[in-house]
Amino acid sequence: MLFIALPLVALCCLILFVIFGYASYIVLRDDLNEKIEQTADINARVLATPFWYLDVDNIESALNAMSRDRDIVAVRALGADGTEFARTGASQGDLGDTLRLSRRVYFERNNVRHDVGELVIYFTEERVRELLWRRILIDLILFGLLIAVVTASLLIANRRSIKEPLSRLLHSIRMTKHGRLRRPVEWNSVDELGLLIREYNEMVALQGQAQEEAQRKQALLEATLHNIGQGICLFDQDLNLMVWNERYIELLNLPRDLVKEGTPLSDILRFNGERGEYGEVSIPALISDRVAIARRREPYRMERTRPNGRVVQVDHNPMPGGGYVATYTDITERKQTEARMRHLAVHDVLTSLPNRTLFLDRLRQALLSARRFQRGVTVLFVDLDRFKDINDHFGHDVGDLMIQEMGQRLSRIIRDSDTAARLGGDEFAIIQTDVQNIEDTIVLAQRIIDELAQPFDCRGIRLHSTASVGITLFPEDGENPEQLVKNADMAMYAAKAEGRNNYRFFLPSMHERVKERKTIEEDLRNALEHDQLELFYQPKVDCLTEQVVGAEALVRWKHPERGMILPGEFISVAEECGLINKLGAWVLREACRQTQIWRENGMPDLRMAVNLSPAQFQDVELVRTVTQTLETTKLPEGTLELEITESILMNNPEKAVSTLKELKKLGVGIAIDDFGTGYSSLNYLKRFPVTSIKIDRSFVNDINVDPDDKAIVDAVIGLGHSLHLDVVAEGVEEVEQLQYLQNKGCDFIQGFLFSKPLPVPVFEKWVKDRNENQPRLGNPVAEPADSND
Ligand SMILES: Nc1nc2c(ncn2[C@@H]2O[C@H](COP(=O)(O)O[C@H]3[C@@H](O)[C@H](n4cnc5c(=O)[nH]c(N)nc54)O[C@@H]3COP(=O)(O)O)[C@@H](O)[C@H]2O)c(=O)[nH]1
Repeated sequence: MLFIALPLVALCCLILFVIFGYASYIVLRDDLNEKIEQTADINARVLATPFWYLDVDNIESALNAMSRDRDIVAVRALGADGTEFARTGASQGDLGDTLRLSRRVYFERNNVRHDVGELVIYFTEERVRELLWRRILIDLILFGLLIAVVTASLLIANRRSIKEPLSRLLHSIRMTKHGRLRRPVEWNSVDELGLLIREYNEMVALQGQAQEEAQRKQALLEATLHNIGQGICLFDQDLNLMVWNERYIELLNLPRDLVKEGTPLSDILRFNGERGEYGEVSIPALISDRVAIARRREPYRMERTRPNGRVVQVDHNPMPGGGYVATYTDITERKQTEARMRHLAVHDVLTSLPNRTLFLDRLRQALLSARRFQRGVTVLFVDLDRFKDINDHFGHDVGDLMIQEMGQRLSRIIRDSDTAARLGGDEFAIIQTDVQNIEDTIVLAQRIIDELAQPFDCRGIRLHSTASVGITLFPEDGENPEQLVKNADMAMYAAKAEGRNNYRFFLPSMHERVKERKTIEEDLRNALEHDQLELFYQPKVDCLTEQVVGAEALVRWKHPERGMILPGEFISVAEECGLINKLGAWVLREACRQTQIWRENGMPDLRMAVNLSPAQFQDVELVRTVTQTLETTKLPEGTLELEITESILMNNPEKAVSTLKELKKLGVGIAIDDFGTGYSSLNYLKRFPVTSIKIDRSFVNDINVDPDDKAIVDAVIGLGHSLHLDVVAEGVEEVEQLQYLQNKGCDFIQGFLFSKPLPVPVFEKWVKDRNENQPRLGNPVAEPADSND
């Protein structure tokens, strides 16, 4: 643009210059003419007189004066007749291209004008031309300068107002083209260029926003693509790889140089085939197969187990224009969870043994095959004795360990073809298949009992337990799995009821007994609520003086329909169904309350013994219950005695010692009940803070007929005394027994010889009568104890 503008400007300047030049020439020439004419006019008037008088000197001096003008070349004074009478300046021959101006000279006299001659001036335009050239030169210089200034101004203006914004615009366009510019072009002129740049900036801004939005979406897409847990790849219509994410590479463990844009599907399939990803297959066949599937344009899903064990689910989804998107999901954990869920659905979590569902299923299978092959099948229902006590006392963690150990032991002793299952709690069941004769089952039942009688070591706690086993035979005791299990359960209950730690074969009569037991359980719950329990008191007498020193509280159940029920019938039910603590707390409260009444009413020294069942002893609330009972009944220290069995102590000796110590602090005496039937260890008698031992009535019974029993009784009395414990003989029914015990120095006696357990009013009357009237029953004169007898 500048290249066009500049010559135009120069041409314009030249034209102007010519015009100005010509005008200057005209002006200068006119000035010269005017000046010469004035000179001629003035001198024509001045020389009128000299001309008249032909005063040549004056004429010549006037001519000389005129000749001094640089523009005048020569001056001639001519007479009226045209003769020259004076002349100055150049000669005629040198006048050349000079200009000529003449004036007639008139002399006026008496108002008559006389033509007296002519004044001729020869002048030159040389100075005019000189001046003109000088001016032209100056003008040229000025025009040159002007053009330079104008050009420079134009250049600067061009640069500032056109080139600069245009170059910025151009830069911006190039950068924008390459997608690098985000800033607007800085130009604020108010001309069209400014408007253009503003429009451009707005366009770039809008484009930038759109680009940023697109980039943001792209970034989000990429972030999504690379961060999703699934591997993704996209193959175009020619089945060449176009898009993929990191997870795709990781999940399938593909080399990076293989996973690049344009890699054909067949290459990837070949690579996978060669590294054994699809197992032992023909690779060309596999490739053509997979490629055919990919071209089929139908979605499909497959699961692939990789050589590293991971399971990958592959989903192919065809794209509208051809090609497909495949997603790869690692479903290993899901598969494992499903497998675990399937396992858990039919296995017990704690022991990993089959649960009831799987057990019944296997039993069904076993029965089918037993029917077909005429083989014997037995079901053994196994339950730990007093497991509930252990659980209550040591907590569920220990109970769980015991159950786990029990499961392991049972699994160990059965054959591979048999099944051991946990049906719930401490209930296990075993399917014994291919039973040839009943002996096989007896051997297994006894092995179970022996195995479970071994101490359990649970977190350093040594626990002793036993098991009861109920057995059913197929098809005699049940045609279907449910029946066989139910009857085996019943047989197990019978084993428990008959003393535990043994096995029982199912008998149809057991149905009645179990039903009865269930009825007792339901009625017992009612009994506690409806005040149907009552305490009987069996007196305890001093062995020598035969005076009443205390009593043992024994519970009775006044059943509204069945009459009086003895504890032997319902205590074990209460223990099994968890009612024993409630029942025991009531007995304790009632016995203490009654004792305090008696102590305040004529029996001030009466002591009271209360039985504690194992579950009560293991109850963490025991000490608190005893403390509260003593407080509310105001029973003084040394009055209450709690009777516990040896087995209670041996389950957890450490815990027993601490409980007993706490009870002792309350002033409560501890009697070991049924002494001699259990461990009868000197060691625990030494360790446990007990106050008395009660010789079991089975020894007392035959004291005078069985030398063994006699020996045991003697030993127990000796043992007790050597440890400074009171010795109580229970079950004394005969005078001879009493006399023997008196002779042996036994301290206290309990038994039907003196009295059966009595209800309150009868007990009161009995004590009154005894103290007032009754004669001594034993030796007339008490002999000192003879330890050598
Ligand atoms: N945990 C609790 N156990 C209790 C409670 N009340 C009783 N029992 C226990 O029930 C078992 C049976 O008791 P019971 O039927 O009352 O029998 C007692 C006596 O009647 C009986 N006995 C006493 N002297 C004789 C006798 O000379 N001959 C004979 N054949 N029986 C006799 O012995 C039972 C008391 O025994 P013991 O407790 O060992 O002193 C029994 O095991 C009770 O412990 C209770 O409240 N809680």
